[in-house]
Amino acid sequence: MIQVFKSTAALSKEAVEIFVQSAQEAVQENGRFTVALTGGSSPEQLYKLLAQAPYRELVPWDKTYVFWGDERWVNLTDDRSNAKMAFDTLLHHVPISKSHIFPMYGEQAPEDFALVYEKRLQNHFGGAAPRFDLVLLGMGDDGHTASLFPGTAVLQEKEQMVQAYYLEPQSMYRITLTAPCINQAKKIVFMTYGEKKAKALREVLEGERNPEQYPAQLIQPTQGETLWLVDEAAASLLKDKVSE
Ligand SMILES: O=C1O[C@H](COP(=O)(O)O)[C@@H](O)[C@H](O)[C@H]1O
Repeated sequence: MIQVFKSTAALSKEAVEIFVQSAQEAVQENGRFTVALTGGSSPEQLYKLLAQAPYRELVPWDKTYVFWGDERWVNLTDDRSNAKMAFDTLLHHVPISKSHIFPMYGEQAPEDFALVYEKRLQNHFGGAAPRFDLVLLGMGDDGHTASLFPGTAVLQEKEQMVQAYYLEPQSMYRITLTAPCINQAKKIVFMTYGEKKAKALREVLEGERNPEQYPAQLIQPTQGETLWLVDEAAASLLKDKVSE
């Protein structure tokens, strides 16, 4: 489903309400809430809202477990780190235990850490397939999501849940949940805004199937639901949309 908002503030408010509702429902059903956060600029407002009243008090933080959908392989103090942004805007401001937070970065080589992170997911989900209650995602102007970039081998991955690889055009390692991992989530929410995303959004949602070029097309949950929260600028080239 695609929902179109007049402003990023309205879009972020909807995202925060979905976050709170998912957390409360998951805790009611299973006693805990497991979320994968996204990086980039799109979730910043959402994280800031979540860190404030009234939302801060509505999330059962003591039963919340935070993973990431992807990461730039940089130190956690580096401004390019997706985890740093989430700590600065949200996680340092809410009563969540450090033992519930799993940043995608470690001392090992990135490929070795990907195996460690996969193991961490296995442990968390009791050996079963990782089924996040909520996965938050953004989409780049080029149609990438998480660190699933156009033309990369990770797009073909069918077995591994986590992969690290060197992204030549950015001269850095990336680590990411793979599409098969993300697609097992109960709920997937994309946040996408700005005119620069309009073409990719149209191709991803209404274009021919071409995930090599528009990797966000790979996100099709097996049992869960996908929601696209977009603003009018990003939605300007879409034919089918529901305006809020
Ligand atoms: O590289 C990344 O970019 C995407 C999109 O970022 P945005 O700034 O356009 O919102 C993001 O979803 C991903 O987590 C990040 O690593």
